[in-house]
Amino acid sequence: MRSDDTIFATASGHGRAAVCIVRISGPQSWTILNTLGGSVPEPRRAAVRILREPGSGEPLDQALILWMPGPRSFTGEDQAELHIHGGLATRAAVLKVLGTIPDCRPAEAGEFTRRAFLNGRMDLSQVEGLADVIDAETEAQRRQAMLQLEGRLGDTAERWREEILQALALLEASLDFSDEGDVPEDLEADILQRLDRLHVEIGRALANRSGERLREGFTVVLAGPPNAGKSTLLNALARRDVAIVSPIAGTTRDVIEVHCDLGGLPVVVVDTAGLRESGDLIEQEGVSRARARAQDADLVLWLVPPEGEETDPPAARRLLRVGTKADVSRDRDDCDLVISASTGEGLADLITALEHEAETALGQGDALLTRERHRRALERAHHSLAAGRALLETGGPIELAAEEARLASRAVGEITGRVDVEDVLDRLFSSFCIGK
Ligand SMILES: Nc1nc2c(ncn2[C@@H]2O[C@H](COP(=O)(O)OP(=O)(O)OP(=O)(O)O)[C@@H](O)[C@H]2O)c(=O)[nH]1
Repeated sequence: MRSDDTIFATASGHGRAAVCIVRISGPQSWTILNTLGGSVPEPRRAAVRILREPGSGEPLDQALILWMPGPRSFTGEDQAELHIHGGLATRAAVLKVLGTIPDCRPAEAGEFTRRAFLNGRMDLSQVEGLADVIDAETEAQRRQAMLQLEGRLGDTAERWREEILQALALLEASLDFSDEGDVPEDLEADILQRLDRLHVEIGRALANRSGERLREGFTVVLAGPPNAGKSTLLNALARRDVAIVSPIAGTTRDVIEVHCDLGGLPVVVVDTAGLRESGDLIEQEGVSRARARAQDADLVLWLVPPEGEETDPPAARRLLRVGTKADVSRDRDDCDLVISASTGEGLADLITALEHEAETALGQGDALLTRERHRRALERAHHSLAAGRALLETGGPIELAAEEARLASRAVGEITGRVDVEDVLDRLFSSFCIGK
C-alpha cells in the first residue's frame, strides 16, 4: 500500500441513491478534476460540471465538484470530491474511469482517516471518536463520540503529558543538586505535589467506567426458568420477532441479543436459555452460557412465572425480579414488577425502570475514557506516578523516580498516538468503512 498513490472511494452508502459522493485524495486530485471536469473550481467552492470520459469525451454525468488543496483538507493532502448521481451505472462508470488514471487506485478501509492521522490532522483519540460517531446508534453515544472527536480526551491526555514532563524536568534538575549531596526541600515538595495531583486526577478518570459502558451498551440479561416468558418479553422490547416463542420448555438454547434505544441510551437485551437441570447436552451448554452472561451483565431481569416450582436466580451484579404472565395471575408479592408481555400490562413501568437503571450506570456522558485501550494506558501511568512518588517519599534514587515519570509520560502519550501505537493502527483503521 503506497501512501503517495491517489486514492478514491465512494463515501456515501451503497445501493441506488439520489447522490453519491466520490472522495479522492492524493497528488493526482487536481489533475483528475481538470481531466474529467474540464477545469478546476476555486478551492472549497462547489461548482457544477459535466464529467467526461478522458479518451472519448463522452459525458459520464452532471456533477457538483469540489477542490480542497492540502494541507487544509481532511487528509491533509490535495483532495477532491465528485457529487455524482447515485445510480448504479453512473457510479460504476465514474469509478471505472478513475481506476484507469495512473497512480490512482481504490482506497482501503479507513485509508482516508489513516492519512489524516499520519499527516497530523487528528490524533488517535480523535480517530477513535470518529469511528464511534459513525457507529453511534443512540443519542447518548453520538454525544460522547462527538466530544472525543472534538478532542476532549486527547487534549486532557496532552495536558497530563505536559505536566508529567514538567515534573520530570524538575526531577532532572534535582538530580544535579543531589550530586552535590542536597536536594532543596521546597523543590522536592513541589515535585511531590505535582505527582500527587496527577495521580489523583488520572485516578478519578479511571474510576469512571461509564464511557466504556456507554460505547458498548448497558447489558440486560433476561433469565428465568423455561417457559417463564423470556423470549416473548424480548420480542416485546424489540418490537419485532427476534426470538422463537413456543409453549415447549427449553425453546431458547443459545443467547440472542437485541440492541435497543431506551430514552437515547443504548441497551443490549439478551435472551438466554431457561435455567433448569437437563440431560440434553445442547441445552446444558445453553444453560451454562446463560449463567455466564448473567454474571457479566449490568442487570439481570429474573422472570418469575405464575406456575412451576421456585428456581434460584443466577449470580448477578444487580437483579430485578419480574413476575410474568400477569394476565394469568397477578399474585406475585415477592417481585419488583409484574408484567404481561401478551397484553402489554406493566411493560411501560418495566421500560421506565430499565431507562432509570441504564441512566444510573451510563452517567451523563462525562466520562473521559471510552475504550479498554485508554484504560490500560492510564492504569500504567497511574501505577508509575504512584511508584515515582513512593520513591521520592522514601528517599529512593531520584534516577528511578525520573524513570517512572518517563514511563508515565509514554503511557499517557499512547492515548493520542504520540508514541508507538503501530499495533493499534491496523486494527483500528480496518474497522472503518471504505471511503472514510
Ligand atoms: N398468558 C400469557 N402467556 C405468555 C406470556 N408471555 C409468554 N407467554 C407464553 O408462555 C410460553 C413460553 O414463552 P416464551 O417466551 O417462549 O418463554 P421462554 O422463557 O423464552 O422459554 P424457553 O425458551 O423455554 O426458556 C409461550 O407459549 C408464550 O406464548 C404472557 O404474558 N401471558
